[in-house]
Amino acid sequence: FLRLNMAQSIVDSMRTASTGTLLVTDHLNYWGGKRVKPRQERNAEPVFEPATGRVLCQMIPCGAEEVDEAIKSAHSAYLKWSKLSGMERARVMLEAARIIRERRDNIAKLEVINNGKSISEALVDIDVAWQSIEYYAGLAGGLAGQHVQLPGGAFAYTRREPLGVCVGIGAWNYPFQIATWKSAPALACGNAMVFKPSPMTPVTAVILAEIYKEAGVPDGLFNVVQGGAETGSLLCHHPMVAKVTFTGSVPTGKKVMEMSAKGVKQVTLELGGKSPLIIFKDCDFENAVKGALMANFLTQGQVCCNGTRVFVQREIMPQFVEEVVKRTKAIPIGDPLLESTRMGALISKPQLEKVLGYVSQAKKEGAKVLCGGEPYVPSDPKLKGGYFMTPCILDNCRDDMTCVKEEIFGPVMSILPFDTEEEVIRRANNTTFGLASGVFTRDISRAHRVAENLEAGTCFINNYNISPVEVPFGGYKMSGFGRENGQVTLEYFSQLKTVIVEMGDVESVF
Ligand SMILES: NC(=O)c1ccc[n+]([C@@H]2O[C@H](COP(=O)([O-])OP(=O)(O)OC[C@H]3O[C@@H](n4cnc5c(N)ncnc54)[C@H](O)[C@@H]3O)[C@@H](O)[C@H]2O)c1
Ligand SMILES: C[N+](C)(C)CCCC=O
Repeated sequence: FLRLNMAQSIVDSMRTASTGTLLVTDHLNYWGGKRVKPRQERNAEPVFEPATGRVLCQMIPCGAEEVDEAIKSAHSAYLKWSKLSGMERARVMLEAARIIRERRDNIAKLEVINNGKSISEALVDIDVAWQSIEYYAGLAGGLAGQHVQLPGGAFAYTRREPLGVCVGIGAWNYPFQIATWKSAPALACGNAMVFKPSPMTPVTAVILAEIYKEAGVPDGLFNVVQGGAETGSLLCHHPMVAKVTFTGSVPTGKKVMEMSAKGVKQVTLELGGKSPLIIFKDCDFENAVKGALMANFLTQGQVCCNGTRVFVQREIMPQFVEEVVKRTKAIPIGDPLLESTRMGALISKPQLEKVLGYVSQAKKEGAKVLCGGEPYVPSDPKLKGGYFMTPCILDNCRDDMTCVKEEIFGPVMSILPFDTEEEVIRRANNTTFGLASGVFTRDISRAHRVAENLEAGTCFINNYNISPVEVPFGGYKMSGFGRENGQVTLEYFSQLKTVIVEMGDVESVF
């Protein structure tokens, strides 16, 4: 095994790493500008490499004292960082983006080993990560208030000020990217952050912390505490925390909101989804098929905004089904570090079992499995213990089936026929979720009409699951509130102060 002591440069360490060879032994907590030894080693939990089922490292959750130290470290960095001008902050952030770009291949490799997604996808994730930092660096210098004239020569101005210490809590499907989507706008606005990655993917957030430090942020500006629900709860309750930005499931999101409400902390919730993708008969057929695959099978289907309810207009149903099944069967599954692989391993054994359970339940409720939905054992002996499955397409689906109503978070597409625009919009909106949606049609008026009527934070027209950092991303309904990416996110990481200036005498009523 390659024992990776991450205090070495990851560039050197990752060069020789391959699937099944890495052991991460260095500390995974980071505050005060350095890695911190965990205090409660007896609580260690094994973290598995999804492609092999082998133990990759131990995740040791932080307790109250450690959380407190990390938050105090963040607060002292905040006092320095928030006094810099936007342009000064931007310079440091651009350097962080440059370092990520330079080490892209190795960070992506580490992400693959921890998460199980294919290297072709992880490289895109890392690109999106540095783009996010670059984008918010570009906006940092433009943070400004307003000047307002008042009677008698008096005037007021507003200042856009940071919030203070922000907590980021992440999910396991985009570990590095989530850490940057949260930290980039937070840091651009002058805040500090304590980030808790998912306990299943603890290794890449700490690389981000090291890169920020190397780029020149003050010690403590971006910190990483490891842990699960208990550590997350300590973060949400801490009195020195001004805001919690959370990515995860709806049930956990509700708890985070409840805990944050006790301290009247601001909250951003990026939660789950069960998004509709609507394919009209006048679509560009080739693009619609590609779109349906993109909407369902990235990251082994473990994507919050996936368009898993694929509504297909009845007239084109037979040819759509034939083509989408043919291409799904051809998806290369296997070693996620191989360039040719397009589907890697699911995150964990329980997640694999849960997804396969949804397929069994779908069959019981009358769905027809057109392909996949089975555990998959690659021929490479080192992958025998990995959490692989074949991507699945379900036909004969009805809107009241469990597979159509619940977020499966695995590679399972449900196909549903429809006849009219009015009908499909009603059915598409018949969900408590509202993260994303998509429509394929050549009719430009119909495309915009459908986009207007779908109850979701994003509507993709004639594409699916692209994520430019310049545009806001977030949910309607129970998929959450607040936004990530785009200019508007600066408002979620800052607050407005109004300053009123009198130029004459005080007119007192007393
Ligand atoms: N909308 C988005 O941007 C987005 C992106 C990725 C994933 N997701 C959603 O995330 C879910 C999958 O991720 P997951 O399984 O990691 O979700 P999860 O809700 O189980 O966990 C998310 C995070 O919350 C932490 N956590 C758990 N209990 C907590 C508590 N009581 N207090 C504070 N923190 C707590 C976890 O340790 C983890 O870091 C799916 O529902 C998916 O749709 C949403
Ligand atoms: C980058 N994607 C594909 C838009 C996913 C964003 C995060 C959702 O899980």
